[in-house]
Amino acid sequence: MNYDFIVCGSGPAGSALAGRLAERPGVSVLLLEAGHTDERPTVDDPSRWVENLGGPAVWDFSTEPSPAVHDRRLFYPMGRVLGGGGSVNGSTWVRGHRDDWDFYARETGDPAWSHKSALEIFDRIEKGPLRITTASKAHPVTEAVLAAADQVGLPRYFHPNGRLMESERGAAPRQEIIHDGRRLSPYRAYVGPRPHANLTVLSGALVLGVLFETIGPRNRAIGVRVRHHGRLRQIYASTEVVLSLGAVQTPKILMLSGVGDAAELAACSIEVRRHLPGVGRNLDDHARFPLPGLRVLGDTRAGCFWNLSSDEPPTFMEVRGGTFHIGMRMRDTGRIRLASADPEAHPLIETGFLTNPADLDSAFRALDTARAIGQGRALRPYVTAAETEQHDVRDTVGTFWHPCGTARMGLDNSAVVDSRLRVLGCEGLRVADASVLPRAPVAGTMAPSVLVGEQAAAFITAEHAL
Ligand SMILES: Cc1cc2nc3c(=O)[nH]c(=O)nc-3n(C[C@H](O)[C@H](O)[C@H](O)COP(=O)(O)OP(=O)(O)OC[C@H]3O[C@@H](n4cnc5c(N)ncnc54)[C@H](O)[C@@H]3O)c2cc1C
Repeated sequence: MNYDFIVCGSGPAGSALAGRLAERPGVSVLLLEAGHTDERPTVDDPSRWVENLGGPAVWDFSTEPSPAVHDRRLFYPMGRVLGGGGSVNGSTWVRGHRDDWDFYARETGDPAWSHKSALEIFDRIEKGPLRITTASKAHPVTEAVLAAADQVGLPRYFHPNGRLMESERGAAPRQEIIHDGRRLSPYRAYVGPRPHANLTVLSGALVLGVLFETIGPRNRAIGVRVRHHGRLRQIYASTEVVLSLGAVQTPKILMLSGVGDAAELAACSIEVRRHLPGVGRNLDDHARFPLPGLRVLGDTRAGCFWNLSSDEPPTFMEVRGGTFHIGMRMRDTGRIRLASADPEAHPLIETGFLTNPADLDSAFRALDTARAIGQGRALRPYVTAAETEQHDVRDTVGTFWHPCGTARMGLDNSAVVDSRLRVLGCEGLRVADASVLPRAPVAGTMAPSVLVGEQAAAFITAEHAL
């Protein structure tokens, strides 16, 4: 089988890329996905997203034990279904802060990643294929959170994606990928149940590695090895292979294909094609800290943000399942490593959560702010005291499921892709997903991932004059 382009992974980035490429007439695109159908009630109904965790629509990863989290293994689920994380996530749409985008532009030396450029692309995305809705302000508990946040100095905005993402702090009703009460995932929006005739979607197809041909000193990606319905297959791409497997599995497949740190590959008896020591490093995720002692009666659709442009780690807060949850970028990053050369083996995940003592202090300060909001006058009718056991954040920290940065763009020795998302030293191979972001944005990572997919489509279209 031969296609012009093979896109591996149908998450927000892969779907945006495959959908856009297939708009070009005469271009054949194959979208590969290990997971299966997204026609599931827990995907359709955005309020049931938590039910996906631990079920068949997610990869049930867990992290390596670390003394910083009292040697616990943190549950680290990622979407494994058509649509990837966009099918199982909490639906919130946050574009990222002005400083995030300008940081990416500085790191890459490419204005294509600037805030100004990102705003133009988001405007295009949000006018269709995606439709973003703003949660109703008439919702009483949402209104109470916004009022309580205002009382502690977080001014109220109409939604989180305008001026708030150019400010230091604020609160707003959430924006979400929900249309007529149903989840409109990036997969559904860009690929849909009836994709373009030149786009083939193969679900249940586990990508095992990238196939290369060697021409003198050059490596050129020519296809992928796949396990589909128990059968091993090789599928070829005449123009490019793109990895959009998410920030946990894109580095894993790169390493299995011989692209990574030479010493680590050798330790797993993998032949080195290209020494790129940055593959799998720089895992940047938001740690999640539940606030003990307070329970919210009823759901709320507000988001609170602070330290968006300061020396303290940027912080956001949401109420999920009656609990206030803080999300915070950490000062230290983690990494993804191979457990072995077996493509079916889960990778080893080290998060770096709370390994830097300054992050512990920041977490306490953030919990104090969250508590002040929770105890605000406006929230009194909706908040009750909950039993508090002795509380140690090292026992309760988890992931907010926003891994980024493990195949990052950049100009230095630890960069994995250039600013046009081409894997360094490998022809015909790009990465387009959350792995390329040099650091986690201030809050959710779905919107930035869709933007990465759009960027990849624009770069590829221009480069190959499609
Ligand atoms: C539980 C949860 C809640 C979240 N909530 C939010 C939220 O409310 N708002 C927000 O902004 N962000 C949220 N996120 C994060 C957001 O969903 C991700 O940042 C986003 O999905 C990343 O997109 P991606 O394209 O990089 O990769 P992914 O979405 O991870 O997609 C990668 C795809 O590749 C497939 N794949 C991986 N390996 C292979 C292989 N070897 N072969 C074939 N296919 C493979 C996977 O099955 C998956 O479908 C959440 C994530 C999770 C898991």
